[in-house]
Amino acid sequence: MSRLLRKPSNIEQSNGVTIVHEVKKENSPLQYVEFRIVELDQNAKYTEVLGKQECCIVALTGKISVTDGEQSFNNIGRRMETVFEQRPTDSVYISNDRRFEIKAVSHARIALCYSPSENQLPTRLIKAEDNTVERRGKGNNKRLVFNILPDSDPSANSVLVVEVFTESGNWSSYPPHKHDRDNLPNESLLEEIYYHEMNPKQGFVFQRVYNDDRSLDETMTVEHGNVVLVPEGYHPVGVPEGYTSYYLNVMAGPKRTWKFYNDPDHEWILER
Ligand SMILES: O=C(O)C[C@@H](O)[C@H](O)C(=O)CO
Repeated sequence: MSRLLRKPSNIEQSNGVTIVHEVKKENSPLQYVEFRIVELDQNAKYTEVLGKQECCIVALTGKISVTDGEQSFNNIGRRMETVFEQRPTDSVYISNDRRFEIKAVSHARIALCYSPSENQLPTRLIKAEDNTVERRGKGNNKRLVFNILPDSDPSANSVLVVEVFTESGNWSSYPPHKHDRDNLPNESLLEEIYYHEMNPKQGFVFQRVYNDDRSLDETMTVEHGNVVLVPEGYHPVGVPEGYTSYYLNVMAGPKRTWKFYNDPDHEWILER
C-alpha cells in the first residue's frame, strides 16, 4: 500500500473512545501537520494536554462540549448523522500549552488538527456561521468549500483548516496545484492532510500526488474514512459518477499563507 494512504486503525483508547486515525511526525513523512480522528460514544470524554502545538477541534458529526478549563462551549456541532448534511459545523481553536476536554453529548466523530505553535493565542469557538462558504469552479470542476480556519483568519499561528464537497463526476484540487516551496509571494510551503468521506459509503475517489520530476507519483484509490498525506507535490481528486466526496484539509508550514502554484501543463483548463 502507498505510504501516503492511511486506512482507519480504530484503536480503542478507553471505554467509548476510539482513535480512528493518528498521524504523527513519528509515523508519517510530515513535519508540520499532525492529525487525529476520534470517535466518541455518548457521554465519553477525551482529554489532551498540548505542548508546543495548537489544535483545531472540528465537530464532524454529533454534538460535543469542549472546555480548556477556563472557557466551555456546550452542545456544539451542527451535523447529527453525516457530514453530507452539507452545512458548516462548529469548531474550537485551542492554543499551545493548554489542556482540553471533549465530552460527547451524542455519539460524535471529531477531527483534531495540529500544527506547531509557540505563542499562546486565545481559545476560540469558531461557529458554523463564521465559516466562509465558497462555490468554486465550473464545468466538471465544481466544489463547495467551507473555510473553517483560512489564512485570512488570524486566530491561529500556523494551522489552516477547510472542508470541501465535490459532487459526483467532478474534480477538485484541480487543475492540479501544489504548495511545497517557501517562495512567497509566488508559492508557500504547506504540508497537507486529506481526510476523506464518501456518500454513499461504498464510494471511492482517486487522488494523485506527484511532483515535477515524478520522483513522487502515486495515484491512490481512496475509500470512505481514509486519510491521504501530501508532504509535497500536486494533489488532484477525481470523483466517479454516482458518489459525492467530502474531505477535510489540514495544512501547515513555516508561514501561514496559502499560496498555491498550478501545474503549468494543466493551467489552460482555467482559461477555457
Ligand atoms: O478548491 C479546491 O478544490 C480545494 C483545494 O484547494 C484544497 O483545499 C487544497 O488542495 C488546498 O491546497
